[in-house]
Amino acid sequence: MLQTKIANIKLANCIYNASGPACSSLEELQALGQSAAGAILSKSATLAPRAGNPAPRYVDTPWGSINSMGLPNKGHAYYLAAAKELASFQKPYIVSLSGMSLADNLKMIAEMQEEENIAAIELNLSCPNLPGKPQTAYDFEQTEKVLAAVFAQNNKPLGVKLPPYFDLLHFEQMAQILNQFPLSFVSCINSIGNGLVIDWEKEETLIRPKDGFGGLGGDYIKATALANVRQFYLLLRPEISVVAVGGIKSGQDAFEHILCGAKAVQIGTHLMKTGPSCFAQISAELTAIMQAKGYQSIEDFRGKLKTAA
Ligand SMILES: O=C(O)c1[nH]c(=O)[nH]c(=O)c1I
Repeated sequence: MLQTKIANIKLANCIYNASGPACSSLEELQALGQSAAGAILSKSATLAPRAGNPAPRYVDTPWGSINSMGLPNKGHAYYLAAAKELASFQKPYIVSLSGMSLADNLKMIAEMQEEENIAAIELNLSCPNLPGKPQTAYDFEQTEKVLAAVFAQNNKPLGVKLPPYFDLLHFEQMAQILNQFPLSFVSCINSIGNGLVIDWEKEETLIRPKDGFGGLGGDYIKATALANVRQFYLLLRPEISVVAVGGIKSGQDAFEHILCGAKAVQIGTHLMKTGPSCFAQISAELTAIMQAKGYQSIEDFRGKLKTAA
């Protein structure tokens, strides 16, 4: 009912975790393996381990979350080694990479090539929380340079994690670049960067890094996520799958993203708030909606959003 394919990667369930929340340690990755999630996606890795930004750096709010983690992770070798430990769950294991430089990304990608238990690489071009570093995917020239270098050496299924775009010309410019490369997927969207959430009683910011500026997730970003999924679904070659992430906490939210064209959906903030049982929750709700509407598979309605008459 909920099975799907991202490029030639089969998922028994189109719902899995977003990179970032609850996917940094082997224990967290194993918990995802034991859950109903259709795949396991790691926290974005850098060449060497990183401690990240000072806390408080992640806070849940009534409408979602704000974070400025600063790319804390156990280093790429850890996530490469985890592949063998996770194989027994028999679901695709995808490694997210967010190198501090193009050279680092190329080195990490090269080391991942031989590991057959890594189904795909999700190259993160959109971390908003590294002080002094812009989000790569807001620099179109740099993005093209990175993808050209990556695909000169990569033979594994590879997709990119994109930031939200807000200007129709930007969607077209980005799609024109992405369509030049043998990408397996794009994941839309990363958090909306540099939001600001305030505790008005204490008269201070919720998080500490960057004077309180951080990436927004959850309800705050669902409408923007839907728009980005829809735009890239319409503009990219059909061989490039669109994976939806942003504001999904119910079967209805997942249904809406698939209606916009998503081949799979990722859960971030809601996973942080409710734990890995969220995959069974959202799967059951999505299945119920599909049954009520007479759909047997997600392909029966995927991308078929109509414009109001
Ligand atoms: O601060 C983070 O670690 C972080 N936080 C986000 O919201 N998105 C990202 O891609 C990353 I790498």
